[in-house]
Amino acid sequence: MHYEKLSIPDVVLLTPNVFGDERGFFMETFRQSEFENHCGPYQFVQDNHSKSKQGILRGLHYQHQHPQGKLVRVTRGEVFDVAVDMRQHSPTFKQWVGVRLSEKNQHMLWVPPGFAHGFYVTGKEAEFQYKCTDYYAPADEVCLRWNDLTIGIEWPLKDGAQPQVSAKDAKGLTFERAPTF
Ligand SMILES: Cc1cn([C@H]2C[C@H](O)[C@@H](COP(=O)(O)OP(=O)(O)O[C@H]3O[C@H](C)C(=O)[C@H](O)[C@H]3O)O2)c(=O)[nH]c1=O
Repeated sequence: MHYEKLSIPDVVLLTPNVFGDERGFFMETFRQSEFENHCGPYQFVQDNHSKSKQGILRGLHYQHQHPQGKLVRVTRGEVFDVAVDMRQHSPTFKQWVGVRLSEKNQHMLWVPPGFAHGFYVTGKEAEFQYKCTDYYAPADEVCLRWNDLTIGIEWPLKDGAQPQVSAKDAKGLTFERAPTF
């Protein structure tokens, strides 16, 4: 597995070693010891799996009192995945980083606790699977507006069209109103 710190150094891109043969492929997708060395002493307690159609945008979400670290990957299709630093004492506070995760590149992204997270489906569809360092706490969830002007995420929207978001995400908070860490 290759680990690469991105422009927000606590956000790490993981690239697994893929072993292909005439049957298909094999890859290790997680090793606790390696992960701790490169990303920190985190343990995962919940796995999630969602499927989304092209043009869907999920997020930006985070839990405030029970923040979740997320190790995310795409097992079918492609997404543009974004993490926003919501930690007010961080040198990269308010900054965002985005990467394309796909079935093809097999990339994974470590999004630490303290970040808002979301993704936009750039392929025909996307199956999104991820590990979380804390349990789902719906009452604790915060939704940051995907197109907040302060953060200014440059989503690769298809033909500049508006993404399809849930009713909840359409009512996301502006950055000024969103709680920070
Ligand atoms: C997140 C979650 C949801 N649910 C239930 C609640 C709803 O009945 C249904 C859909 O939930 P929601 O619309 O919040 O799902 P997403 O929009 O994919 O939310 C996720 O999207 C962004 C990208 C994230 O980073 C978070 O992991 C998460 O907030 O699943 C659960 O039962 N457990 C869970 O952990």
